[in-house]
Amino acid sequence: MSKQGKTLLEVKNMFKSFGPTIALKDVNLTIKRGQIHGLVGENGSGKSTVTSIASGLQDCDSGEMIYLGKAWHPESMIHAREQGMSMILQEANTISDVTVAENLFAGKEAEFTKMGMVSKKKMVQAADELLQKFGVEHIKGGDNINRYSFEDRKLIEICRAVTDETQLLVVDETTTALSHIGRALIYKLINKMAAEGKAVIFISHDMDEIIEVCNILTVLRDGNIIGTLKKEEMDPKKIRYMMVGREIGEAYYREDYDPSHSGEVVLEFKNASFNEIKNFNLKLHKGQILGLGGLSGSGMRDVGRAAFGLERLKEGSIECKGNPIEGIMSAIDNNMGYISKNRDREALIGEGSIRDNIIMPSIRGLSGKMMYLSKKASTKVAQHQIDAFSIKCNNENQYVSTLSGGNKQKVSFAKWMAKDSDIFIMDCPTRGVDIGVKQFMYQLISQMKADNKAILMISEELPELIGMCDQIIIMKDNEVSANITRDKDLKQTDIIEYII
Ligand SMILES: Nc1ncnc2c1ncn2[C@@H]1O[C@H](COP(=O)(O)OP(=O)(O)OP(=O)(O)O)[C@@H](O)[C@H]1O
Repeated sequence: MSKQGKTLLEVKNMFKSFGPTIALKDVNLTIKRGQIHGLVGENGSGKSTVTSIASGLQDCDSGEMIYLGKAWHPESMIHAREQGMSMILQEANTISDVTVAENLFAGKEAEFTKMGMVSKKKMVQAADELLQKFGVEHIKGGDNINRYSFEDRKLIEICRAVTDETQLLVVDETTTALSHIGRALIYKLINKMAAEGKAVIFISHDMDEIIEVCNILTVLRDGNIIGTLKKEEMDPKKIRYMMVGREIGEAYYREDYDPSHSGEVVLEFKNASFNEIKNFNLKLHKGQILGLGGLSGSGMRDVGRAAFGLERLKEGSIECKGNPIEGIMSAIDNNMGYISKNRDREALIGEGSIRDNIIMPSIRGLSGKMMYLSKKASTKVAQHQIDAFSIKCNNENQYVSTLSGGNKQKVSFAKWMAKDSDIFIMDCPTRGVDIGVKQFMYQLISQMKADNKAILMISEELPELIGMCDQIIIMKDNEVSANITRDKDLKQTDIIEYII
């Protein structure tokens, strides 16, 4: 008899608080076999909390869970994984400074141990086989994980999380962290799981993706379940309304099609060679939004890092208003800001307060000549950004590590707004933020252009590039493959051929 449609996980009357924050209020959720069950809601609505409780990362305050027909009290994520329930976290979850194989088999070393000795050779061999099975041959089991990008590390996490025994997989806002190849891989994987009578909980802020991928959808708002929609009921307007509790306009991006800007160059790459990129030239002007698109490994991300002084130049130069960029300090001194895609490792101090993170780039300015940092002044700056970005928190003293993923991204964006930089390097600026805040960020970027600021926007999201940029440079295999000017008739299909 087919297993499809049978209940796999039931969450009943679940409550969870963190101090004064009530993250879940009487949540009830049923996941059935064959479902790719979407979970949507604004940043901080409780999506990660409910799924991480089910997957053994933390406990609930009260409530009941039934998994595979039995009461479910996972002791840890490893225990849950052994019982067939795995979660791919929104944040990076690999161990640095060890091999890919050691990451893949963390906690399973006994499988490769003989006479008390772990056979690294066997572990690497098994890792390579596992990676091959998932179709990610470019990652090697014996390599140190540090040499792999953020996107590749996410692929490693997927290979670690999913086994033949996995019955329920939670994918928490993972697709925006993945390259195109990674996305294709995960879509294939989850469709296969659903077809085999397993189930997936899929969390994403990309409405088109959710509607395309999921066959059922539950909406959360402020820790409450608002409703569940079948595939035929999934209308973007309706979903947005359920998420936010009010009508939200569809106008996201710039409405003008005028690509003009000042002739003044503020950032210039002159025959710059770094990493795998050779003789790279680029000019960013005042009042310009310049897009950099391509696949994740195309080199576009390296250009952003080099612009902010994070890559060592082998040849040529990078200049900001005529001054050489030779490291992060020279970038900051030239009033540049950088929103990294890798927010946990490069953008935020988790064990720092929201206030400390927000004022970090502005400390010199706030301290004044006396080098005295007034708490009152820094709190005012932080509070202004918390309000502007609707950062969901108790107050400005809350540690960033305790914020939801999207709210962390808002802090990462807001700290450069607080400094009032002139030049912004934005790598995936809207990663993980909900539709309302995305809309706000795009308005802010448009306003920056109007204020004659310069923006280098790096993104794999073609609609975002088409919607916002004056000029789009496409990169492929570490070279420029196209240079496209803003036009109202520009479509994704006009660009894709230059990407792949
Ligand atoms: N360890 C913690 N300490 C304090 N508050 C927390 C902690 N973990 C989560 N929260 C709070 O619980 C609420 C729900 O967070 P959760 O991560 O579940 O949201 P989410 O819907 O997954 O959001 P996002 O879309 O941004 O990922 C948020 O207000 C968050 O700040």
